[in-house]
This record gives sequence, C-alpha cells and structure tokens, in this order.
Amino acid sequence: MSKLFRAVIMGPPGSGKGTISERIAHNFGLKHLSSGDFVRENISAKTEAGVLAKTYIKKGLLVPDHVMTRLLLPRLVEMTKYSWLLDGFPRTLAQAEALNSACDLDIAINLNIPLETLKERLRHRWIHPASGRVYNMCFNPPRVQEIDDITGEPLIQQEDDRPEALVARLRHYKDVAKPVIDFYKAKGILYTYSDTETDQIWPNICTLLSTRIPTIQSDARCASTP
Ligand SMILES: Nc1nc2c(ncn2[C@@H]2O[C@H](COP(=O)(O)OP(=O)(O)O)[C@@H](O)[C@H]2O)c(=O)[nH]1
Ligand SMILES: Nc1ccn([C@@H]2O[C@H](COP(=O)(O)OP(=O)(O)O)[C@@H](O)[C@H]2O)c(=O)n1
Repeated sequence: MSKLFRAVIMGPPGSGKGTISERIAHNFGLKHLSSGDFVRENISAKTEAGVLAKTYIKKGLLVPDHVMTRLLLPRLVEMTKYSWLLDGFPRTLAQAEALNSACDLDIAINLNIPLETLKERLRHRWIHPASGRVYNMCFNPPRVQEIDDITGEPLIQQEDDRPEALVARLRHYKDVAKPVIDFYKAKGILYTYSDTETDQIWPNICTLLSTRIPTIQSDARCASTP
C-alpha cells in the first residue's frame, strides 16, 4: 500500500480553502475534512459542543480550542486508513500542537490573500448547508439564482459572513494564525501562496501535490481550471 498523505490548508475566512480543497479532493482522491462543516453539523444536530460553538460563531469569534479539538480529533481517528486534507483546522497554536500529537503532516498549505479581496468574496458567498457546497455570485454562481445545482434546494448566506461578524473574524485570524504559520515553517512543511485569484494559485498547488503524491500523476489536471 502506498504511504498515506496528510495535509492541512490554512488561510483567513474567504481565502479559498474550501474551493481549493474541493479541487484537491477531486483531482488527487484525498478526503476533504472541513472543520467548518463539522462545526455546522454539530450546531444543526444541537450537540453539546455545537450549542457552545454557536455562541462564539455568532460573534465572529473562534470556537475555543478544547471544543474544536474534541470535535475534530475523533473524526481523524475514523480516517486512519485514508489520505486526507484538513481544511480550517488548526486555527491556533494549541490546535496545531494537539494535531501534531495525533499525526504527522506531510505539508501545510497557507493561503495569503489581501483583505479587500476577502471582504468582497464573502459578501457574495452562498452555501448549500446540507452538503457544504460553496458558491459565489460572481466567481462560481449557481445555474439558478440562490438554488443548489445538484439538489435544487435553496442556498443560504452564513450568519458569520455578515459584515458585522466578518471584520472581527478577519482581525482575530491574523492574531492567532502567525504562531501556527511559524510552527509549520520551523518544521519545514509550510507552502505559502499569495494571489487575489484561486485560478492563479491552483496550478502551483497542483504541481506541488503531483510531486508529493506520486501514485496519481498527470500534468493535465494542473491546468488553471479544475
Ligand atoms: N471572485 C473570486 N471568488 C472566489 C475565488 N476563489 C474562491 N472564491 C469564492 O470566495 C468565497 C470564499 O471561498 P471559500 O473556498 O469558501 O473560502 P474559505 O472560507 O477559505 O473556505 C466563496 O464564495 C468562493 O466561491 C476567486 O479566485 N475569485
Ligand atoms: N478550527 C476552527 C474552525 C472553525 N471555527 C469556527 O467555525 C467557523 C466556520 O469555519 P469555516 O472554516 O467554515 O469558515 P471560514 O472562517 O474559513 O469562512 C469559523 O469562522 C469559526 O468561528 C473555529 O472556531 N475553529
């Protein structure tokens, strides 16, 4: 059996983690584990952790480390047989350290996107809550306005994408991400990508992964569109 591949993708809200993770999962056959989706599932299911998490998300704050770690680490145990890409976790150094004790990562992808670009994207972000599918009314609109392409169900705008919560989220991100970035840099596994467009970043990430996941090789998949 080939070696399992483990990666994380980091970046502020709206930086394209979900969009790029979907492309990676589709092209390289990794499991995409979205910490935001786990949180939202727990909120919908009204689990103890979900009810607690909601009070923070409404204010644009991060969910405390012990709650996030309790939600996430058991999911990773279920995934021991698979290669995966973890999206949105770790957000803090404490989360990075908890993850480090649970498994060895191959790479950490860091998306560095200008603030104005993030604000503009999130204003236009709509999601299909049941699947986590993400749309943008300019970049990748649904075929029918406010309707999911696959299920025909309505799309929603997330509460924490509203401008009031957004500024607090972006500010908070900057404060907590720096030590995580330094942590992965010191381990020699950090790959940072800076641009305003996902389609510019994608070919570079794809080329990196093609060299690191040798079982699946193709140059075609690294074109600028997925
Ligand atoms: N205009 C534009 N929108 C993008 C681009 N990449 C992603 N988006 C949209 O920006 C929003 C945020 O992306 P998402 O992948 O959800 O970011 P995340 O919060 O980091 O997971 C979504 O509505 C995406 O469809 C891009 O290159 N240009
Ligand atoms: N490690 C994490 C992941 C998500 N979250 C919370 O869950 C929300 C949604 O996560 P997400 O990854 O879908 O969203 P973005 O913040 O990337 O847009 C975040 O804004 C945080 O409030 C957290 O506190 N800690």
